[in-house]
Amino acid sequence: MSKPREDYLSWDEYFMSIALLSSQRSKDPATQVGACIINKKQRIVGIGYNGLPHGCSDKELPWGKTGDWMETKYPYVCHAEMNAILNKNQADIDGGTIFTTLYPCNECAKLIIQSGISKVVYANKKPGSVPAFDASERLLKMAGVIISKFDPPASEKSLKIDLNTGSISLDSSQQKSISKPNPLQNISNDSKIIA
Ligand SMILES: Nc1nc(=O)n([C@H]2C[C@H](O)[C@@H](COP(=O)(O)O)O2)cc1CO
Ligand SMILES: [Zn+2]
Repeated sequence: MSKPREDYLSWDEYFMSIALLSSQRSKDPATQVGACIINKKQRIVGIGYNGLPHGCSDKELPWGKTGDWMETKYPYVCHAEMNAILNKNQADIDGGTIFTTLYPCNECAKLIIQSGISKVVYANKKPGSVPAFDASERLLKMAGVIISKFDPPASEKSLKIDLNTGSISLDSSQQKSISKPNPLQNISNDSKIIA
């Protein structure tokens, strides 16, 4: 016990884990997204997940994806990145980084740029060319925001939180299991992506 623990979370793993954990607050039945903003000093200054605006009932507004636009979730839901930016506890987040479990759309890209965030680390991206992501990339690149894909650990690493006992375990193995599906990596591109 004289040596420090070696099997711990790296900074990026830590912030992405917090984004992932936050996504579990989302009531969106199809896609749960989480975001975590850190400032230049690596301090967490904002967290968010996708959900309806304050005071808007989760039960009264629709969560569907197709049909009459007014009866889908798209006009109503606030994106995780937007919520993380609006929830920030520090006025100046210039030079900060946003960790997001899903690539930001063009509307969130505008908020990211205007808030002064200079780096985006994302875990997953919908496959193919999606206008909202293409426009987002165009804006972010033009504004000089660094876009970086989250670098997953070389070996399998998983966190298990037991809310019944209040315990947590960080399991690492030397080999990556290829049979285990990652739901976040199988996000389909079926839905129209509007802010
Ligand atoms: N970067 C993002 N942050 C988000 O919070 N979202 C949210 C908005 C919707 O609630 C959901 C995407 O809807 P869909 O993929 O199930 O149809 O994820 C979506 C994206 C992707 O643009
Ligand atoms: Zn967005």
